Amino acid sequence: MGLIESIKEKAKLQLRTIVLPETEDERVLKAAQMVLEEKTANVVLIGNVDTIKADAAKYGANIEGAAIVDPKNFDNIDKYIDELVELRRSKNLSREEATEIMTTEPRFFGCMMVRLGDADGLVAGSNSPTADVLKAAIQVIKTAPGINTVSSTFVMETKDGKFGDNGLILFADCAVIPEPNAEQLADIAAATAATASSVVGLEPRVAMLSFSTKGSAKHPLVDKVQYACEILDERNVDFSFDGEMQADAAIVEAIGAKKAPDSKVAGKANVLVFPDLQSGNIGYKLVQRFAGAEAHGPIVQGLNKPVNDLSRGCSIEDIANLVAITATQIK
Ligand SMILES: CC(C)(COP(=O)(O)OP(=O)(O)OC[C@H]1O[C@@H](n2cnc3c(N)ncnc32)[C@H](O)[C@@H]1OP(=O)(O)O)[C@@H](O)C(=O)NCCC(=O)NCCS
Ligand SMILES: CC(=O)OP(=O)(O)O
Repeated sequence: MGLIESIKEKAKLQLRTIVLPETEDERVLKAAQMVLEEKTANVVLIGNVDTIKADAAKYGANIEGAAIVDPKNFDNIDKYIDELVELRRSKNLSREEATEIMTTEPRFFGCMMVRLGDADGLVAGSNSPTADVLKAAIQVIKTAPGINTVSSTFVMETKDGKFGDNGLILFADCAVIPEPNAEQLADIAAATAATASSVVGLEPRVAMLSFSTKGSAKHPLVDKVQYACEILDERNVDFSFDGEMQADAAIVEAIGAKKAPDSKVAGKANVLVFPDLQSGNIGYKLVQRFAGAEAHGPIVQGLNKPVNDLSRGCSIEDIANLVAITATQIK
């Protein structure tokens, strides 16, 4: 059974409730139909009931069985507004501003449903930039206890099975932190190792990527990755990691053996931590497009409850897959 099939089997058993706020997007309504047919989750669609039903009919999407919640006609809206005012008290958010956000910004409303337990998770981003989804998630859901850093990972499913574990390899961070410092890089490594194990079922071997392998180049950017490795060492983490290393040393056995002969990770990494968002985001898109790899995600890590983002270039299937992944992240 492939990765997504096994995640869907798990999701079916749990039957969680997932919010899809971007109902103006044809792909979202068609993905809702797919999720309902596959029975991987209950679906909540946010927006005006008549508009959603008319759009679904226009696009030929059967959304029977989905709950539709209209923030402009919602019994508990005062509770949601009060909660947002409280959450943003330090930013002096007024009740009027909170009302405007809750009734006009479905991603914020959907995150509040998740925060207050009216739904289990949320998937958005097919029709909005990642930053808009993340801001709603970070402001409303917040980080999990003891976690400082929200980050993300893509599970890359490459075609020929040569890299990672039978072709499965996680890339991080490709969506959240533009210029992570060394502490944040260490946090990204730890969060992605946890995702590799809990969502994908891999025993993580984490490579901290750079343009240098074990001191082959000298530069402050290399120092940062080395420092991140020292932090992981100090934290005494319970997963294998090594760095700094170049991408070829991380994933090609012969090159890993040549450039980092004593490494337990070089040549067989199944988690790649990129040094910044430029390299991470560009890297995953190149592998996706040049190598025809499936890119599942970005799976957001570090939030108190699961909210996952999509690339705006996503397919209907990508949305349905991420709904299943989100459902299985719920504790
Ligand atoms: C993630 C992102 C939206 C956060 O931006 P921001 O302006 O800091 O967001 P907010 O002001 O809403 O942040 C709310 C709070 O969360 C904190 N925060 C921001 N990013 C965080 C992170 N990664 N982890 C934990 N907390 C974070 C902020 O410091 C802020 O704290 P405060 O309320 O105590 O001041 C921003 O870093 C971003 O745009 N990232 C790139 C997204 C992107 O374009 N990706 C490329 C395509 S996938
Ligand atoms: C993750 C990502 O790159 O998202 P988008 O393509 O929507 O910017």
